[in-house]
Amino acid sequence: MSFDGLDRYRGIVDDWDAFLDALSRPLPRCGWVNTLKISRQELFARFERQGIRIRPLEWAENAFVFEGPEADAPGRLLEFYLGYFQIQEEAALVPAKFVKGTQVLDLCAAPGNKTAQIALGLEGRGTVVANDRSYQRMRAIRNTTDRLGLTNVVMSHYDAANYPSATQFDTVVADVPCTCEGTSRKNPDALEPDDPERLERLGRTQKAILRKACRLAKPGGRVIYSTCTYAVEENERLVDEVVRKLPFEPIWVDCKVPGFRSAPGLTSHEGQEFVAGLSHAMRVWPHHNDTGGFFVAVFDKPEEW
Ligand SMILES: C[S@@+](CC[C@H](N)C(=O)[O-])C[C@H]1O[C@@H](n2cnc3c(N)ncnc32)[C@H](O)[C@@H]1O
Repeated sequence: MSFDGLDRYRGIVDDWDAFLDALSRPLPRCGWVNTLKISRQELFARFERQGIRIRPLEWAENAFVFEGPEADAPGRLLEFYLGYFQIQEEAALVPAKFVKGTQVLDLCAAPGNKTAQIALGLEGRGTVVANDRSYQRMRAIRNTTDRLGLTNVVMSHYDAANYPSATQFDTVVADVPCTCEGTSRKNPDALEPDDPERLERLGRTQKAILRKACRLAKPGGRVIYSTCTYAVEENERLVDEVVRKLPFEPIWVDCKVPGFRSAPGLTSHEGQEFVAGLSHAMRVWPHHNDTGGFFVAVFDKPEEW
């Protein structure tokens, strides 16, 4: 696999050799226990009886990594069909940690992994509105929530940038479409160069979605922006551009998660200064925790706004 396209990150990765080394290895497969249907102890005991080796994750409650051959296709296990666990990339578990309140809007929700994780975290209270622009991909959300038995998820089908402003939410999640470079350990095509026009369109979409997320958060509510790419244009530079034009001063939430290694968001790049609050954002490089690449920025809207 060629990593030439990643050269532009040499200046911002903390350990270039470890980064490339991690990218050359297959991605470990991670899952979490659906405690609505089975306890962690019972599921782990079922796995043990069948010789399925897993390693519980210290930092994320009820999450685990497959260590044996099942890692190739955990979705074929009976326990998956029974809704006893959900498969989700380890780094992608982070945004749900920052959800607050019980009314949550997930603007770009398909296939529904973060929606499901958030809905379970609400313990049956509240509502997660799972929105996606792709009708086709929305079916995957319904399959996931049905299989897991989640009853606090409703779905909507809008372009997130034009989401109706009638209701505001405690937390709005903008897990935007991106170039997905950080998923290359699972999907090597993610490192193929993108056509500049598509990148431009993508940037416009990401900005419009983040702006809308800021409008849809209640006063005192929270916005969570995430991508699975390393690209500064889709991460810090984009967030910087949007927050500078907000009619309120964002209250930044520190994204460090105990037990999960990460780097702070960049506050400058190639001579451009970004808002200082971005140091509270989180960059996850694949060698940090043997995961994919990820970016999360979280901020609150002031109460009086
Ligand atoms: C990164 S994926 C979301 C993954 C999902 N949050 C999860 O954890 O399973 C991005 C999603 O954004 C959707 N999308 C792209 N453009 C959109 C738009 N303008 N409005 C709403 N959804 C959009 C895509 O269909 C895709 O499902």
